Amino acid sequence: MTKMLASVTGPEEAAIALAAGADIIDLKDPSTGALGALAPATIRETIKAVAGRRPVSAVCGDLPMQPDRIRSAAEEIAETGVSYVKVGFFPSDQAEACAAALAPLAKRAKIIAVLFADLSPDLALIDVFQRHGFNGVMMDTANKSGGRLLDHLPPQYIPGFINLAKASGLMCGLAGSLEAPDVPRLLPFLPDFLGFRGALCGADSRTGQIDLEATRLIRSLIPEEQPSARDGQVDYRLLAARGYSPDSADQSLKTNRIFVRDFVLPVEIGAYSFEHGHTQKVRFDVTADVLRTVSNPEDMRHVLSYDIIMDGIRAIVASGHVQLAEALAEQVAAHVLVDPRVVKVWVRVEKLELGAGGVGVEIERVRSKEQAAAKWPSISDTGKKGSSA
Ligand SMILES: O=C[C@H](O)COP(=O)(O)O
Repeated sequence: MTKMLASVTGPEEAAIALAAGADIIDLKDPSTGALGALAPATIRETIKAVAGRRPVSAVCGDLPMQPDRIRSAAEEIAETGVSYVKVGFFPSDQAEACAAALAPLAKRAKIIAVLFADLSPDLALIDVFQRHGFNGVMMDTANKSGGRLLDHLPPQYIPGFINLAKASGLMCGLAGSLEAPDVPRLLPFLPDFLGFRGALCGADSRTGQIDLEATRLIRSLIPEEQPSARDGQVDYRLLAARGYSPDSADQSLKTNRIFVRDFVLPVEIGAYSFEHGHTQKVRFDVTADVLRTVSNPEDMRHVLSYDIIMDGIRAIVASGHVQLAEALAEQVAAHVLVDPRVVKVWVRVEKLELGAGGVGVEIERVRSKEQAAAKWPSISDTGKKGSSA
């Protein structure tokens, strides 16, 4: 299950994050940078207040990539007794040397390397982190006013990062000015955790104080280990992850029809040899009948986002050459049907460069038991080309 990491500034905010149900209490000073460090005394005080109810992580600061400096800062943070020490890896020819300098500490402390999607991250470092005994790696953003994670690392590239981290046995996380609508888009990629600061501060900026209601909203978007009885509502994402169908949905609410129209992407597609080695424009039209689970939808928990359809198409397309429009349409339909609220889907795939108009296929599929049992992250195994932002 994906966990929720909440970045807080000390014991007071940690209490709010705990009350909202955050899984990891992350300590940082957002007023001094993306990974602004807090004083060791504040970290100790927070660990004491959290009292083992949740793991606590802390950052070492936005430090220059100097091996000795990084090592001593990480050692100082580790000495406070945190569960995880987060270390930022900014672009530098010293990055590998910094990772090597942390190897002795990694034998006695859990180190999480932080890469930055807006600074052309070097994914080859993931292997280096693994070799030096790190515990995890996360993708964040450095410039907090420069866009969200998905602006810098589009959905089709997320599997590239996550698959590399998981193949190296590293825990992996995603963060970077994430907002509520980003959560259902990122969950299908199965990150080990999603990290938040700005979104927890409600109307305030990320340097303000975290807000209980805003933190609860984010928490409610991430399925918890136990089925959420909160609000008396069924947690369909959790059910999906476990392969159940929403038999308990109130059928009287009927369905909504959501759609994505005229979504055109360059795609490597075709059975002819002249169609290999380059892309051609393909238009996707997708319509889905989605069970309504509440009569008054209020937030992202209550809807199937059309972003998830577009993200899925992007990830499927990024996974490589496909011979047939029919095969592409089936993959898209299967992806949409993974959400158990979807009862029927229509997919049209049109190759736009082979004739006067479009040529292609339109299919209609209903959710079968097999699709209901399919794992939620249907797009986590695709996007093999995605290696950098
Ligand atoms: O570790 C996660 C970060 O604190 C995320 O901060 P942000 O949501 O303001 O980018």
